[in-house]
Amino acid sequence: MLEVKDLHTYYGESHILHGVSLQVKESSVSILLGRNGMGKTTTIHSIIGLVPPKSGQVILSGEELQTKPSYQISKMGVGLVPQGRRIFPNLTVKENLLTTHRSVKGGWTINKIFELFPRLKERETSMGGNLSGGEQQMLSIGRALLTNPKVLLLDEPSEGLSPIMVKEVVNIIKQLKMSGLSMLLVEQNVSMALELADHVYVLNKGKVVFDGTAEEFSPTIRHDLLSLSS
Ligand SMILES: Nc1ncnc2c1ncn2[C@@H]1O[C@H](COP(=O)(O)OP(=O)(O)OP(=O)(O)O)[C@@H](O)[C@H]1O
Repeated sequence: MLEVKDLHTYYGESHILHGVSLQVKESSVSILLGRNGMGKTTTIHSIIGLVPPKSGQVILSGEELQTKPSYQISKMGVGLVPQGRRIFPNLTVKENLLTTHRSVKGGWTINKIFELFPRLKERETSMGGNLSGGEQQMLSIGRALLTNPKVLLLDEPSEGLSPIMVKEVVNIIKQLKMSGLSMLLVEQNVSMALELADHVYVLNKGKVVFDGTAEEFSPTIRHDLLSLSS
C-alpha cells in the first residue's frame, strides 16, 4: 500500500532523515516510535510533501509521490491528522469539516463523520476553539477522513488528552482499521500505540533502528531502544 524507501530529508544544511524506509500494508497499522526530536514528524511531513525529501521514494499503490506537491499527494490518497490538531478555532465544527470535504462516490460524507463521532454532531454549531481537546482530535480526524484517504498519517493523536479520551481515540482507530483503512501512527504513548500496531518502527537520530512485528518488539528491545521501563 504505502512504501517509503531510503528517505533523506534536510532542513537547510541539517541532515535529519538518514535513509528512512518503512511500509504500511493494506488495512493495517504501522507505528513509528522514538524519543523527542528523532525525526518522526519529519518523516510524516516528508511523506506528505510538506518537507520534500532530497532523495528516496514514497510509493502509494505503485505510484511515486515524492516529487509531487502536497495538495496532489493528498488528492492521491494520503491523509494527515497533524500534530496539535490544527483546527480552525473561529469556524464551527461543520465549517471545519467543510474545509476538506471532497465528494467521492461511496466515500466519506459529513453525515458519516457525525455517525462515527456523535459528539461532533451534538456540537455541530460550536466554534472549534470552544471544543475540548478530545473533541478537537475527533474533528481533526474527521477532517482528514473527508479527504477520502487510502492511507492516514496520524501525528501523536493522543497528545494532551485525558486517559479516557485516549481510549476513545484507540477505539476510533480500531474501527477505522476494521473498515479497511491503512494507517501510520506516530506516538509518544508507547502502550497506546502498541495496542494498535501490526508493525513497529523505531527511529533514532533519523535512522530506523527497529523494524519488526508488534510481537517481535519485546519489552527488552523496547527498554533498550526507548529507555522505558519494561
Ligand atoms: N523546521 C525545522 N527547522 C530546522 N530543524 C527542525 C525543524 N523541525 C524539526 N527540526 C529538527 O529536526 C529534528 C527532528 O525533529 P522532528 O520534529 O521530526 O522529531 P520528532 O521525532 O517528531 O520529535 P517530537 O516527538 O518532539 O515531535 C530535531 O532535531 C528538530 O530540532
